[in-house]
Amino acid sequence: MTKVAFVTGAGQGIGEAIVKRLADDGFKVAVVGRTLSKLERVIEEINAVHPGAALAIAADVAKRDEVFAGVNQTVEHFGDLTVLINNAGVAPTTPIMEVDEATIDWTFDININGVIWGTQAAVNAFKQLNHGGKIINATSQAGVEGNPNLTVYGASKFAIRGITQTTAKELAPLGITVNAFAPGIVKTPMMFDIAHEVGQNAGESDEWGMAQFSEGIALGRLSEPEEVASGVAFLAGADSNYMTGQTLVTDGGMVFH
Ligand SMILES: NC(=O)C1=CN([C@@H]2O[C@H](COP(=O)(O)OP(=O)(O)OC[C@H]3O[C@@H](n4cnc5c(N)ncnc54)[C@H](O)[C@@H]3O)[C@@H](O)[C@H]2O)C=CC1
Ligand SMILES: CC(=O)C(C)=O
Repeated sequence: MTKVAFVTGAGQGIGEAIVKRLADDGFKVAVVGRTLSKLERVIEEINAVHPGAALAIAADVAKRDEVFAGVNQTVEHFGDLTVLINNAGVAPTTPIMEVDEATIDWTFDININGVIWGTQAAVNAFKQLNHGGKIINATSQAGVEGNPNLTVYGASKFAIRGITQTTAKELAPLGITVNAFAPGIVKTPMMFDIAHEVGQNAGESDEWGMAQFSEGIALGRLSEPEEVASGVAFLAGADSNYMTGQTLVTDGGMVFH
């Protein structure tokens, strides 16, 4: 069977590291995001090493039709789909008294609805292709333990663990596994933006902002995107075939349960 993965939010950060790692592992990869120019840079870099392995697909995960169209395009292009990774997300900083409806709607549309549309599109494709598959969702350490000032984001990431558990049980009879990955603090544009905002709000520097998030990491350093991609590669590969409904926490020891 050809290994084909559809990865959202793959134009930078963790998604970019995931598609590069999966291409190295022999996958064909649909590199999905909203901004075609960012996706094209990533696919050029992958195709230079693995000719024809990467395809750029512009889609907004908050829009169900665009996600379904992207998955259909992937199957038409590569002839299969075996793994769908709901990685795209946004992370507003929201002290509780500043939470408003627009921020909740925007965040939930992408972080929660986007995962549901991705899940539906994957199930639809797996059924048409007459085989099971793997669905992998991005949660966060902030979806395992509450983080101050991340009420909206944290709520969306706790929801992802719930969706992962419910869909794992619902989809198991179809031969589909559903798991999640929960990174800690990863050096990506998302985290640099959050650190900047936290620093500004406190009248401090970006470095100070990042240090607030770095505290309490047992391994004493931030995560590289490639370290998250290693965990995702395990979830996408055959070694995790007897695993479903689980969250793989790659947070350097921030959270112990
Ligand atoms: N960076 C970190 O420390 C952590 C990140 N995560 C999660 O990992 C995932 C990836 O995060 P990063 O790579 O750090 O973020 P990032 O912001 O660097 O990259 C995310 C990508 O998703 C894209 N995206 C956002 N909304 C989209 C939409 N509606 N449709 C399609 N694409 C969209 C963005 O344009 C961007 O290219 C997210 O779900 C995030 O919540 C979880 C824990 C920690
Ligand atoms: C962005 C994120 O997931 C954090 C701070 O845990």
